[in-house]
Amino acid sequence: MFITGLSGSGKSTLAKVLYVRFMEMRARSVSLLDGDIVRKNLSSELNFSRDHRNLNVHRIGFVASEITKNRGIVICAPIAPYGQSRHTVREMILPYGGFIEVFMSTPLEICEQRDRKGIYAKARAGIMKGVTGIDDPYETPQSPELSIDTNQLTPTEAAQEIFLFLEEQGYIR
Ligand SMILES: Nc1ncnc2c1ncn2[C@@H]1O[C@H](COP(=O)(O)OS(=O)(=O)O)[C@@H](OP(=O)(O)O)[C@H]1O
Ligand SMILES: Nc1ncnc2c1ncn2[C@@H]1O[C@H](COP(=O)(O)OP(=O)(O)O)[C@@H](O)[C@H]1O
Repeated sequence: MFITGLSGSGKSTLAKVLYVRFMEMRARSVSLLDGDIVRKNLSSELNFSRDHRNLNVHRIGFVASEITKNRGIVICAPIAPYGQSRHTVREMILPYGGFIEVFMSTPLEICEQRDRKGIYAKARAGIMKGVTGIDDPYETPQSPELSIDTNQLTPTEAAQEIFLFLEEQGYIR
């Protein structure tokens, strides 16, 4: 499961709800590669340039592919702003298992209102450069398996929609 979207779009919140629900199923091991956690533990030397973002996402893809190879469930939740790198991750996973891209389509203005980390305010004030959605690109996914707008759905409803999809596709019973 690869959750992509702007900062504040609800990636971590959804990822955590899914993580708990998968754990409760007690069927397979469950791993969570949240953007912040990966940045701290795996990509601490990287910045937010295009090359470094792509390298960060590639590392996530590699770890996720190893987990998938070993029959684990893995939930990834980086911004992953570039379509090409998301596609690369898809190609890395598919030989070993299913790949589900979830696009958090929460509008930028809502993410900006939330601004839990204050990055949008800093970007608007010109204090911070290269913030995704403001002066750095976010390439909207063209054919994600699912789109979730957290302005319309609570975290529980969003998770429910994903589990319905997994049932329909035969991933879970
Ligand atoms: N310039 C810039 N642009 C966007 N975001 C920034 C930036 N600098 C720091 N942050 C904070 O870093 C979090 C995103 O890191 P990611 O590793 O998920 O990004 S990426 O996939 O490598 O593009 C992201 O956290 P989330 O809010 O959890 O998405 C931001 O709070
Ligand atoms: N479905 C939702 N409905 C309402 N608010 C949400 C929802 N999901 C997340 N939020 C709120 O939005 C903010 C950002 O969520 P977060 O999961 O940290 O986003 P991201 O990981 O994409 O940066 C948090 O304050 C969170 O409580």
